[in-house]
Amino acid sequence: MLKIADLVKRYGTGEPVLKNLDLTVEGTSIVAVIGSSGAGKSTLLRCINRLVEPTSGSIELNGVELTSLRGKDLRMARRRIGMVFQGFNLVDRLTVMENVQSGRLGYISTWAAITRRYPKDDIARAYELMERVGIAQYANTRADALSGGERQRVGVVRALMQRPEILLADEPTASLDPRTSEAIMGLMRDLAHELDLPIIINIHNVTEAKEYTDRIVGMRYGRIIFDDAPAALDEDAMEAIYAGSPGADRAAGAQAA
Ligand SMILES: Nc1ncnc2c1ncn2[C@@H]1O[C@H](COP(=O)(O)OP(=O)(O)OP(=O)(O)O)[C@@H](O)[C@H]1O
Repeated sequence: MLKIADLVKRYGTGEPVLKNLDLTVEGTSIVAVIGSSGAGKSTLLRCINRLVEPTSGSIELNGVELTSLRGKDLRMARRRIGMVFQGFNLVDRLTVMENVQSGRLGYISTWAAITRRYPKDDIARAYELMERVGIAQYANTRADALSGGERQRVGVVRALMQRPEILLADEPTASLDPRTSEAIMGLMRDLAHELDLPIIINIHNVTEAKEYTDRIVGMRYGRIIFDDAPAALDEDAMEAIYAGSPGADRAAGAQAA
């Protein structure tokens, strides 16, 4: 369980970007975080894996307080948090298998990684996951030869190789065409349920958020102002989340699509 309580993030001396935010994600659920540009969605995700230092408050993952961890303890905790990125963050000149195995860095010795002598179990697990997401045939192909959708599947498998306790996805479909985007969202939803894995997705496309997630968290000016099932995201809720903001047109466009 992820339990965030009273989380505040202030960059420098400015206004807080996250304002006393509370959020609990339990069990197997895929949660979309929506909101206009600047609402604080990325900051929230980055506070969870400590890419951004929270100013105050608590973030607990399965009983471990993450905000106070340093050094080795922080590195260990980060392994338990998988990340999927908008730009995939693959190493282009490496093969799919090598990229996927980089999810095990920190678990295996540096020597094993450099010489690509991956443990048998890791290879078996990689094939299992690559088969599951439909990229096993590309195991020995360079990452830069793949399409966007295939590259994001590599990104997902790499994150799953960590055997994470939670998966955070920061606009994972924003660089993809609509059909591929839907396929990746469907895949993540299915994986959340199959692997018993909570997933938090920062997403601009409200239509996809409604279709592929179990719960929608709407942010505005650093606060959560909506937290409910997708079906409850009606026009009033959309207005409250987006009215008058630069994200309004984009979200409305996505809804109409
Ligand atoms: N490193 C930083 N230093 C200073 N201010 C920052 C930094 N990162 C983000 N901010 C500010 O914090 C606020 C929230 O940004 P954040 O990226 O979390 O919003 P967001 O909801 O993810 O937006 P978007 O949808 O555009 O990605 C914005 O006003 C942004 O300018």
